[in-house]
Amino acid sequence: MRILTSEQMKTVERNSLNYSMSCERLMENAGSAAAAAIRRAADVEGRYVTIFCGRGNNGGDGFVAARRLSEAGANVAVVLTDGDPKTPEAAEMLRRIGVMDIAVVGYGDDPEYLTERLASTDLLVDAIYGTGFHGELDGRHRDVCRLINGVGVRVFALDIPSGVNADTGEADPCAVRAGMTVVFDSDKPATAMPAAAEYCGEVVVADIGIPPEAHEGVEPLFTLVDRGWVFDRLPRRRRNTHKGDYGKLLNVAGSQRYMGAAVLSTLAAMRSGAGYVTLASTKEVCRTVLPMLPEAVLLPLAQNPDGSLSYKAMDALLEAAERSTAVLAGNGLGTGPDACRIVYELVRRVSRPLVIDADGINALARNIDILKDKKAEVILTPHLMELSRLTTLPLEQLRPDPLTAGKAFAREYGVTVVLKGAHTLTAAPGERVWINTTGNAGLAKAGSGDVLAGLVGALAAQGRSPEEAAACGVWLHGMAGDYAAGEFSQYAMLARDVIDALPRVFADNDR
Ligand SMILES: NC(=O)C1=CN([C@@H]2O[C@H](COP(=O)(O)OP(=O)(O)OC[C@H]3O[C@@H](n4cnc5c(N)ncnc54)[C@H](O)[C@@H]3O)[C@@H](O)[C@H]2O)[C@H](O)CC1
Ligand SMILES: [K+]
Repeated sequence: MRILTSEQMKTVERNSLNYSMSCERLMENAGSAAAAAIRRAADVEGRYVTIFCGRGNNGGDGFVAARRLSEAGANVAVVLTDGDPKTPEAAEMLRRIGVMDIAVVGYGDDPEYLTERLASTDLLVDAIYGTGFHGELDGRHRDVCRLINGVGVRVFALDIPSGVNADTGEADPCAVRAGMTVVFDSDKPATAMPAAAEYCGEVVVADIGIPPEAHEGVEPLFTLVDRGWVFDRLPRRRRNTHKGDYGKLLNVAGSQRYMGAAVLSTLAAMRSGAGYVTLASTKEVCRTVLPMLPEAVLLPLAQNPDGSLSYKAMDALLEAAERSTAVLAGNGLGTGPDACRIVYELVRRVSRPLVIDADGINALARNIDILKDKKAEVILTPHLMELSRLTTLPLEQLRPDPLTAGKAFAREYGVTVVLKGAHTLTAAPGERVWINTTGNAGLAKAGSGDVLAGLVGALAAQGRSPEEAAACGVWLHGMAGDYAAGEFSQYAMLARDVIDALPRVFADNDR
């Protein structure tokens, strides 16, 4: 699947003009391809089709689709949501339907006609906004979109449902909810995000005749992470190798209050191929969890009276870190002053890839500039609340669009950020983003993040790049979560069931 941003689509469109393509031809192709896709999905002959068209090129595609559907025997009406087209190509396409038996009305010009028309409409086409949309719908278009969503017939969206930002997936609360979205040439980031299915419905990619050469040099910034992508990147197990060949993960985790986090993250790492996993924690945690982690190396260290790891352990931690191939820090560490100082020192001094989760993220949020002193590659795995602490942006702003803030954070601090949520996105410092396709709401439970952190840490320890460790870890975690939900239900599944499902996920890798 090729995913292109709106900016990249513009580049590809521009490039195609060098290959005897014209904007008008592309619009003709797009509208025709949309009409063909609609005809494959629904019988249009003799049916009433109402097409809502905006002023931009998306509206132009809508005019072409109107002509094609009319030629196919549909009774077509076009509603101009915002007056006359503002691009010459769209204006030309509107002119071409003038000679046909197609009613064209302005939204608001004749409310009675529109009410009657919608009452007899069999299917709707949304050609109001395409990739040019950003921000919020204005009052008028909120009304239009509400009207469309309220008709109760199948809605076909052209390129992207109106009200959805193609690059971020952010959806206006009133955005069009389509049964099918016909995307032109390539998926857009938003149409590839699983959570956007609520707005996009089924997504169909239509070829609009952009020559392959026009895509040259346009490297997709978004990658859909699926089974094939992950299994291609998992570390190979070769004959004549030993445990030292598969990495050593140092897991700095746990405190008296949060022993489970240390157990879950260590177990998940051990189930993910790492040659050695060392749990560095307080003496008490190590003594208690020993029976649960017979395969782990335990590094019992000094503790504070409150049962958290003491800063006195710092030298031992740094030594152990240098003997490792990756370090994971933060799960169940607590948020006291020593825990924070330990995290800062690890960031400043560790030269191995460093995965920071949970309390490690909370520590960073209090002293974010420490990230500028990092010595190694850093992967952060925040959920929305942690992202809010890291960026100091309010939750209400992040919820509809965590990606923009996550990308900006990754860029500013030069770190890989795993944005945990309904569909987890991984953003790397260089603008690239990985969209995950696995997982379910049963993973929204305590302990789940510890499992993910262990997985990502283990893959980093085995030499995967930060973004591959993160994106593969997220997919494996989601897949194991899907198995666990299948067996135990989303209600009853626990984080440990996710770990228990990991062997089956890896066993599916027949390569
Ligand atoms: N790129 C291609 O290869 C092709 C694209 N086609 C179609 O064109 C649209 C993109 O068209 P564009 O004219 O750039 O924008 P839109 O039609 O999506 O938007 C119209 C207009 O609306 C303005 N706008 C944006 N946000 C808002 C807002 N919140 N409120 C009010 N107005 C807003 C914006 O400035 C735009 O000018 C693409 O999706 C395809 O459908 C071609 O036809 C085929 C080739
Ligand atoms: K649209």
